[in-house]
Amino acid sequence: MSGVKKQNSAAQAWLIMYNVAMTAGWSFIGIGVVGHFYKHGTYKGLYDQVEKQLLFFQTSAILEIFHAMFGLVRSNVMLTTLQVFSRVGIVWGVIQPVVQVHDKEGIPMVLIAWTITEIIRYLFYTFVLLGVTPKVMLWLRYTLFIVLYPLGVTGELLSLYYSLPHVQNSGLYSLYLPNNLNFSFNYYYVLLGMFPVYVIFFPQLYFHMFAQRKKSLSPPAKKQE
Ligand SMILES: CCCCCCCCCCCCC[C@@H](O)CC(=O)SCCNC(=O)CCNC(=O)[C@H](O)C(C)(C)COP(=O)(O)OP(=O)(O)OC[C@H]1O[C@@H](n2cnc3c(N)ncnc32)[C@H](O)[C@@H]1OP(=O)(O)O
Repeated sequence: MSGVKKQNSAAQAWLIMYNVAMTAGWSFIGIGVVGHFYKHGTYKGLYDQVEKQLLFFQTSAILEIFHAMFGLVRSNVMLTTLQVFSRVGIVWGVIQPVVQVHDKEGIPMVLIAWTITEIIRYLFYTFVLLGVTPKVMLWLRYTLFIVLYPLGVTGELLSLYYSLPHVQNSGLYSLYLPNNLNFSFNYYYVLLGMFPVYVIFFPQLYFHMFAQRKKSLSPPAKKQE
């Protein structure tokens, strides 16, 4: 049975609509990525090609925190929040405002990792809700993360790393003394602080997915005769 907690038909209909829209959105991004490589043979210019769609569909994933919080699905609230905010933070707090990151190698890494993951994940949820779960989808959902998670994290950290000198030089989102509020804030140090945060929390998400994999792909135990 699906992870939708109570079989409330309005919740079920909403989740089907959400998953179908997200599958379509990420497929649109995927087509943009493949089309860009096919046409230009380089990742330069790739971000600008998919920026609007990426901002929209990645931000929409915030709804998943509410799905988990209000019991529409059985996802872990803390892990879902970490997962969603790491990406929303990278997209809105690093990649979008720091144009110098757009043509760096972190971009194709995150786009490939996120796009493949999300097309499969949302398609998988849709199938589960419709009561049909092709074995191949189950296997892909709980196997591809083994390589896509490290690829995505590497791309996210590379993007963070490349943004640092530009954030420091431009004073992006920072407030320096003296000022009327007598308060200072340095965004550069917030971004620096994200590296240890990733080191602490990424293993939790990664090993959680291995536990989910074991639960979902292990054959059911044979009944004792
Ligand atoms: C400002 C604060 C900033 C904090 C920053 C902190 C940074 C920390 C470091 C984080 C590193 C993240 C790196 C990452 O961004 C890189 C990548 O993602 S690369 C790509 C690879 N990624 C993945 O494969 C992960 C994909 N994500 C997930 O799978 C989930 O988000 C995750 C939270 C990891 C898993 O959560 P959980 O196991 O709890 O949930 P499930 O999805 O398995 O679902 C549980 C049950 O609920 C059902 N469900 C869930 N959602 C839906 C839905 N939309 N529709 C229908 N049903 C749904 C699901 O089927 C399960 O059902 P059941 O229990 O019956 O199996």
